[in-house]
Amino acid sequence: MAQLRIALAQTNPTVGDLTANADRLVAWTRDAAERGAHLVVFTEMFLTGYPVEDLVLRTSFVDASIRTLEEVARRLEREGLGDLPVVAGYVDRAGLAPRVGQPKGAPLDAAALLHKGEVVTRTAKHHLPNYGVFDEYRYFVRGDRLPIFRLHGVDVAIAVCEDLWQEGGPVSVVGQAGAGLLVAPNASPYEKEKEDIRLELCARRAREAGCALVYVNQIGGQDELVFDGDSLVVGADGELVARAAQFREELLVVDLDLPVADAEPGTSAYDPGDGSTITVDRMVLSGEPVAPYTPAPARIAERLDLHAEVYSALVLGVRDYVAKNGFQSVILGLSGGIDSALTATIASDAIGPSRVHVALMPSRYSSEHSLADAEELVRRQGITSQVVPIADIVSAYEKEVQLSGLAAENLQARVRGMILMGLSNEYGHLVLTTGNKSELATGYSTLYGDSAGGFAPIKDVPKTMVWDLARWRNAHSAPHFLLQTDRPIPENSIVKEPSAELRPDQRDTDSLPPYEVLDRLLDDYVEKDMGSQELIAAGHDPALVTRVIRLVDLAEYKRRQYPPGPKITPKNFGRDRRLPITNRWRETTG
Ligand SMILES: Nc1ncnc2c1ncn2[C@@H]1O[C@H](COP(=O)(O)OP(=O)(O)OC[C@H]2O[C@@H]([n+]3cccc(C(=O)O)c3)[C@H](O)[C@@H]2O)[C@@H](O)[C@H]1O
Ligand SMILES: Nc1ncnc2c1ncn2[C@@H]1O[C@H](COP(=O)(O)OP(=O)(O)OP(=O)(O)O)[C@@H](O)[C@H]1O
Ligand SMILES: NC(=O)CC[C@H](N)C(=O)O
Repeated sequence: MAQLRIALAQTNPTVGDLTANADRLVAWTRDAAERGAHLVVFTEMFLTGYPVEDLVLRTSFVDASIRTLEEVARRLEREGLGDLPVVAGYVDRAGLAPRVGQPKGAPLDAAALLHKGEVVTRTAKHHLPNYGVFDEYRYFVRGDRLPIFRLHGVDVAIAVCEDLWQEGGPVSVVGQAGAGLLVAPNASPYEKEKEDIRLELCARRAREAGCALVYVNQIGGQDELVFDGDSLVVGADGELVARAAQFREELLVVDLDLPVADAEPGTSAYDPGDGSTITVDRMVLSGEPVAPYTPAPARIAERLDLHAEVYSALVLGVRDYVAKNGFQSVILGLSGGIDSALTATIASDAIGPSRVHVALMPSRYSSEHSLADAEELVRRQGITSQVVPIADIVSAYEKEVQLSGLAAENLQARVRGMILMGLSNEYGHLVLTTGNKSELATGYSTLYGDSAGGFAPIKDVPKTMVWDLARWRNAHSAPHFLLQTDRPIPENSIVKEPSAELRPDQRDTDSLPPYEVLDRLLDDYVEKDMGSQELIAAGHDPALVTRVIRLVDLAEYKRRQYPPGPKITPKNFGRDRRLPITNRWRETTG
């Protein structure tokens, strides 16, 4: 057996900022060198960030990615780090045999090995995910190689993200080819409880390949996606050896005892049994095992529970959206209700309470307790508030344009939206939109009113979970939350009955079923895609099924105009669920 110390660079790239990502690669490689690592593994498409969407269709972007890779290899050498091999993801271009219909030189979701100032080998993802939030048939052609490089006597194979998730392809030939270690750069977005699936998957692949597996995932927010890290190492028996934190950057360094290899370098073709051919390229960086040393104890970071991980995802999603889009501050309307209270708290935890601004905008229908509850939250969190009564603005409008009923109710929400956008224009705050997933599903929000804004932190959180998260946050904190206040959310905002307060004594239950009932139905219809007969068979009230399906289907136009927000469920309103707006299909008639 031979020892190797591997550094897993679980870090946070920025999409499109190739220079900053390259700087980060060099800085983290330096850290890894200082910690005595023999190999550093970065994440999928680390140099470009992930996902880059249609940027890969730009020749200039792909050229820049390839150039940056070559430059960073030379820079590592210049800065005295060239002896430490680095595996990192980037975008490349196919030279040969692109898929039928794709022009020659189509983009590749690639990974390379850098050593001594050179790009030693390049490979690319074979299985292209094309479901859920992924669109990779649109962007990439598949790779068909499995590079294996000998490092201090150990044969190390490289495969990219989705190649672990599918049968066949490069990962399925690792066993036949006989590698001692498989390293996998990933960009795997968060959804609740996904890390259990990842560990199981990595354990299975390690056992199949008969070698240890290093799984490195990025962290950070990118528009509607949040990456949670959760990088891990499993042994050839599938047992967990080391695991990094969730939602935080970490250079995880792990010592492994791995089999010494003796296969000859060269190229050979393997049949993964899925109709493709995988070319295995073997090369030698160094044949000699390292001198024996005392391994450092492996770290296995503690797992977060469901509410801790969802809340952390929302905090990271907001923090990175604000930072990566160049905002210094945010603003939102604080009503005294639970949605805006939770949104304000997430914002305070993400960017610090001194950068969170709220407008309290009572109308003629606002209850006294609403204002009092909003003021209490402001006091507890130390955020900046401003009271802007809207009754006179609404009256002035109504003097010129007569509105009644729902139109008049919506006017209040629109006046508030206009005030928030005005304050955003004046002071440069990002407007946070406060709607939850149950409201988005049913269209229970006013277009250009409370749905106005730039980023919607809780849009993928069902209302029942909004309450759970508020209770959880009042009982827990974490070092990476920037708000250090006990019980930041007034209890009254959590326990009171929800109301839009657009007319006297209005209650959400006037228009919607109780949220416990609604959320169960929405979960089955939206996330599980059940048809109306299945929903009824599952025990949902038939009249309610008809009514709720109608609400959901009709609200597609509103969702399309809603701001983006962090995905936390297996199916968010966004990239996960793409329906036509103009659409006569009705589940109930099908
Ligand atoms: N297919 C389509 N494509 C594009 N636009 C379409 C459209 N169908 C209607 N529209 C437009 O949408 C308008 C109707 O939408 P909209 O103006 O939003 O109004 P609407 O959906 O009729 O009313 C808003 C609903 O949200 C509730 N609400 C409001 C505010 C806050 C809360 C809360 O508790 O959070 C709840 C309120 O009680 C009411 O039930 C139509 O007048 C039309 O202009
Ligand atoms: N009086 C108010 N002052 C400031 N903002 C308000 C006020 N009323 C409503 N808003 C804004 O409009 C959003 C929708 O409010 P509304 O009260 O209608 O619905 P909600 O879903 O019950 O939200 P919340 O639980 O935050 O009250 C609020 O989250 C808030 O951002
Ligand atoms: N970037 C990828 O290939 C990600 C796909 C993979 N199934 C995941 O979510 O982890």
